[in-house]
Order: sequence, then C-alpha cells, then structure tokens
Amino acid sequence: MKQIDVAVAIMLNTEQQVLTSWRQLHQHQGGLWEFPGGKREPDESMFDTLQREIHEELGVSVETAAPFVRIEHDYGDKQVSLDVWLVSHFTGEPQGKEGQALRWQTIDELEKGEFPAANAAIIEALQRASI
Ligand SMILES: Nc1nc2c([nH]c(=O)n2[C@H]2C[C@H](O)[C@@H](COP(=O)(O)OP(=O)(O)OP(=O)(O)O)O2)c(=O)[nH]1
Ligand SMILES: [Mg+2]
Repeated sequence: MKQIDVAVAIMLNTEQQVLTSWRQLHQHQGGLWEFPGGKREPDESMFDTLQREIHEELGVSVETAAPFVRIEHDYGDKQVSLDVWLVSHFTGEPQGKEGQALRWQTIDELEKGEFPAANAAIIEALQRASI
C-alpha cells in the first residue's frame, strides 16, 4: 500500500488560537477545513516539506517546530501519513496564497466534523495536550 507523506502545521498565534484553512472543492477531501500543509517531494525531509508548504500556502516562514503526532489514515482512494508539527515560531502574517479562506480558532472550538476523518485524532491529541 502506497502511503502519501504529508507535513501538517499546527500554527498558534499569541492568543493561543490555531490556524485552519479551507480545502477547495477540487482538492482531495475538498470542502472541509484543514491544518495547512502538503505532500512531501522526493529527497525532502519532513521539516523541509513543512517549511516549503507553509511558505507556498501562507507566505510565512516557519522558524522552529517540533514533531507532535503522526496519524496514518486510509481514505479508500488514498492512504495518508500525516506528520503533524507544532510550530512554535514563524515570521510573517499568514495569508491564503492559493485563494483559500483562513480562520483562527481556540483548540476548544475545533469541530471534528468540519475536518477530514484523519483529523479527529489530531484534534483529540491537541485537546488532551492542553497546549
Ligand atoms: N494539508 C492537510 N492535508 C490533510 C489534512 N488532513 C488530511 O486528511 N489531509 C490529507 C488530504 C490530502 O489527501 C493530503 C494532503 O494533501 P494536500 O492537498 O494538502 O497536498 P499539497 O498541499 O501538496 O497539494 P497539491 O499540490 O496536491 O494540490 O492529506 C490536514 O489537516 N492538512
Ligand atoms: Mg496543501
């Protein structure tokens, strides 16, 4: 089974809110909210992927991040391995560089039903960790 490696960013602002981004309808799992990120390219480390994707999607630079949790999920049409990072420092103001809507929410406000199924485990881990 071929798994797709995905780097995913939990970006927090000074009010302890997390950034979520809307997945456009044409994308896999479109019409749902996500934590920003994307697929690893050959020869990249997961941290390289994280920095590249966050720069492409939001126009900001990830300075420091720590691995938080890894989630494997089978959607039937695609198998993903989500490498989730807690981004402790970034520079710049996030903007939807690909036309996607962005919003900031507290961890308590995150609703599993608004995200792809794999994200339920991420949201549980965040709520348990009380970051
Ligand atoms: N970025 C992101 N992807 C997620 C999340 N949850 C989840 O199941 N996924 C899945 C959906 C996709 O199958 C895959 C990530 O793909 P992506 O569409 O972000 O990849 P990408 O940025 O490289 O986009 P593209 O070049 O293929 O358009 O992981 C999440 O919270 N964030
Ligand atoms: Mg993406």
